Amino acid sequence: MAVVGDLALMGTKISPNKLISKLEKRVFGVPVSSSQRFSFSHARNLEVIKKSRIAVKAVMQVGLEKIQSSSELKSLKEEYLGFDVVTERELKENGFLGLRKTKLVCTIGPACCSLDELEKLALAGMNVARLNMCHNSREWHQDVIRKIKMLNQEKGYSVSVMIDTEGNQIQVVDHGSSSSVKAEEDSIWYFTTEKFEGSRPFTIQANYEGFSEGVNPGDEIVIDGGMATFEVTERVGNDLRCKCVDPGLLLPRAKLSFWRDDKLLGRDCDLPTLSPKDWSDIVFGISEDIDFIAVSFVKDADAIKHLKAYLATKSSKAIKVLAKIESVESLRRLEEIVEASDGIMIARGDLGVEIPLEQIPSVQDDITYVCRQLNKPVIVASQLLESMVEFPTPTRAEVADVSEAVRQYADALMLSGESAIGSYGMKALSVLRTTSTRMEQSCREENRQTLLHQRKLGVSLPDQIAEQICNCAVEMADNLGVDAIFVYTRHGKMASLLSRNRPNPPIFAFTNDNSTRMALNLQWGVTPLLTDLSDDMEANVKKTVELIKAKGMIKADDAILVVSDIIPISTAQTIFQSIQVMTIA
Ligand SMILES: Nc1ncnc2c1ncn2[C@@H]1O[C@H](COP(=O)(O)OP(=O)(O)O)[C@@H](O)[C@H]1O
Ligand SMILES: C=C(OP(=O)(O)O)C(=O)O
Ligand SMILES: [K+]
Ligand SMILES: [Mg+2]
Repeated sequence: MAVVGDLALMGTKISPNKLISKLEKRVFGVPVSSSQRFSFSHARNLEVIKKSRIAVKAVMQVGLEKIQSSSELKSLKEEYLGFDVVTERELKENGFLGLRKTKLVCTIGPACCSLDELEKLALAGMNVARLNMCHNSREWHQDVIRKIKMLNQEKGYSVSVMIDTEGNQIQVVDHGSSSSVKAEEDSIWYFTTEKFEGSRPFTIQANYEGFSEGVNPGDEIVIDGGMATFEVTERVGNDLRCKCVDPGLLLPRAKLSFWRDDKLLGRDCDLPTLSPKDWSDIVFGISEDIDFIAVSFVKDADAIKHLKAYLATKSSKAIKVLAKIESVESLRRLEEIVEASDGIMIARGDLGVEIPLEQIPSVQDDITYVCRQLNKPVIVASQLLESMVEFPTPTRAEVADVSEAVRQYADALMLSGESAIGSYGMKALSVLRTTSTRMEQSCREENRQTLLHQRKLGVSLPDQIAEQICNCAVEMADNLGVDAIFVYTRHGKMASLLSRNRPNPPIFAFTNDNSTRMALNLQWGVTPLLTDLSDDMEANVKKTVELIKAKGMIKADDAILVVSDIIPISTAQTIFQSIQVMTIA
């Protein structure tokens, strides 16, 4: 119990449990989570403790006796401004305009799961860590999540955690070997649902009994969107005998699609979007205090609505639900899915199995457009820098693909195998960072955001006002060339409406809700900051400006545009929604 040891040195005598319960009551005002308890009691030295969260900071600065005076506690809490170490450093080095707008998601796998590697990714700009529940054990995932939480709490990072469900993927086959197998032209292969150990020559195991339903001789099986193609020559019960008509490679867990007369065969299966394993992973995720759930193979809005309703009853914090667009069905129902979810992932890996590859760029364009219209963050995922799984530099085409996603104003870019199993994960992350920063600069110079035409979203009058204020605020901010936009937001709505307009200056979103802060990590151009907010808007502005000024981040003559809509808790008070421009004295 190192913290307690240090406190003892400072002359305070208190047991760890008493200390934590005092912190709970007096500092956080909410129960301390088990991982916070863990980091308090395992913080090794004073420096670490000083960098960690407000509670410990408070204890170290004034000692426990003084904390008992509530006015001091109050002022300490008010002085706290939740900058994460990476943003603070970036700001000091590059100034307001140098802050990267495009957010970065990294898939965590065996190549980057040590505390050290995770910290390196965090330092290099990872905003969200993604855990793909298709792979590895529950214990492994728990260990990674706890390490990330520990880095956030002890070392001042702010990395959100996303789990990605396995889903009911009916179209996966395996040839039993851990490496790839070549399929030669005219070779005869057998696709079976029979379960057996190891591999049999020319035999491929399908993961789902009904995989061949509705498939006839003459139909084609396309592997991984074109790695190899087979023609079905005969049905044998549920199994299929096939001839290779386009030779190529079969990878482990290859994905397949069925085609007839150059059209994809619809695979109407009645399996639910969320399998029993997915539900158990979700329960696990809630207990580990994760921030996002990405739902694989979404078919319509129902599964998303169902999950959101479930989360509302099971979790006190607002876990955000992202729908992965990776099937033809999800494309058909794009708008209703976007509307129902808290964000979208364009999962180009599986999408490329279901639609011809040449359609992916325009589909990506359509999805990012719909997401911005409906004000939902969007992640562009899969194969952004695929060659970097093996090689230390990307191809020119990959850099062009990343740049195009940034030019489309996607909120976030995602690494998959590049970070999870690749030898050059850190380098891949740095390519994303430098490429997006460069393209963001060109977009500012071209002033591309003026081309955006926003659909009206608000229904109630306060919502309409909020939306109009944010649209106008961004226009003003760009025309005036202000240095930063400040927004005060409890649930992140105003911050996202500002982000939707893709302003030139960075958006600092002050919130008193940690789940809002972690959710905003996915939103383009937003730097979320956790701080205490009161109903007194003037006081909030004054306090945050003073604090940022004290950190040397703003200086005299800097101009700041301030947007607020703190709806007072008491309904008797007037709703206060405003734009102000202030020049720092
Ligand atoms: N938690 C993990 N444990 C082991 N390997 C993983 C893990 N996450 C991802 N990988 C590896 O990284 C590759 C790329 O990740 P991803 O794109 O998320 O999965 P997939 O290829 O299954 O769609 C996977 O094929 C898998 O080999
Ligand atoms: C991101 C994707 O999903 P997964 O990696 O889970 O297949 C994808 O298909 O592109
Ligand atoms: K998945
Ligand atoms: Mg997928």
